[in-house]
Amino acid sequence: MKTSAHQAIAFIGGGNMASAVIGGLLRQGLPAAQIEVVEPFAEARDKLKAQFGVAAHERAGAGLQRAGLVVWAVKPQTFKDAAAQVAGHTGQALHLSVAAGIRSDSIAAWLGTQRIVRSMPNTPALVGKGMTALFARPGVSDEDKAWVEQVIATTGESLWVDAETDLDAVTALSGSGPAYVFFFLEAMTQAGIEMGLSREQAYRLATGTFAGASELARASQDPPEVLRQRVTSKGGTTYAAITSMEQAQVKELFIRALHAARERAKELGDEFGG
Ligand SMILES: NC(=O)C1=CN([C@@H]2O[C@H](COP(=O)(O)OP(=O)(O)OC[C@H]3O[C@@H](n4cnc5c(N)ncnc54)[C@H](O)[C@@H]3O)[C@@H](O)[C@H]2O)C=CC1
Ligand SMILES: O=C(O)[C@@H]1CCC=N1
Repeated sequence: MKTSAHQAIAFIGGGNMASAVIGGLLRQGLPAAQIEVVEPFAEARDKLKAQFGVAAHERAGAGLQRAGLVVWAVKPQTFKDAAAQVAGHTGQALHLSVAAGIRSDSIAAWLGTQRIVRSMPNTPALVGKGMTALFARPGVSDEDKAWVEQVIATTGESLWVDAETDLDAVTALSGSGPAYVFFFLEAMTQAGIEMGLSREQAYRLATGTFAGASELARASQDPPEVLRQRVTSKGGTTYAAITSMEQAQVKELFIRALHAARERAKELGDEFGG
């Protein structure tokens, strides 16, 4: 990654998402000495030190002053408390939140700055295949936006949304999305086992099918329903399976599930953003 005057990066919260971003930054050549983490749990701190060789502190201290970017990777429920502990310790940093639901208005009020980008990543970031949506508060400079893009690029792809409320939809779709894929993987693997395959065989076939179908969809100009039709021979096996799913209204239920996730994202903002 390119050198930059404000390259030191601090993470508030050192769990799953922080680890995904830290891993990406180190893979791209950011020195571990340029990263520090505030993480209250000793076990999590030990893991960060062992896995990444980064400094991890129990609480915010003077070291945070040198961070040009502060990444907020705490749970929505703990953001406000964490902000109260950290606010006085950061300098004129740019702030990047990955928390679901918590609105930038709340973050701005807690931190006393407008220099905030909100994001919604997902866990494939751990293997450099993340999808992240970004929203910048008015007043965030193009330079800051470019810096955030550069940081997030170490974990996969990103796109900007213009309306902050769209982040709730993004959370429901791609933030939570890997869990839906894993849910289908569980079901396909179980079905394979029930039909006589070994767990290993079934899981390998299921994961390879997801990866291959996703690649095909991305490479193709055709919409997914056309790709699906190409698999569905008349009177064949796919037809039997899709008919069974249509009768059970699987698609409608699935869409409803995403609406529930979006509602929950809104609620998180209301409950924990005050
Ligand atoms: N896990 C996922 O798939 C995704 C999570 N997110 C968001 O990322 C955020 C973090 O989620 P995860 O990394 O999964 O959670 P996590 O539980 O793995 O990590 C959160 C960390 O924050 C630490 N923490 C608690 N209080 C703190 C404080 N006062 N100061 C500093 N650190 C504190 C916890 O000890 C924990 O290690 C959440 O807001 C979530 O909405 C966003 C996209 C995807
Ligand atoms: O379930 C959650 O609330 C977080 C946000 C997106 C994925 N995990």
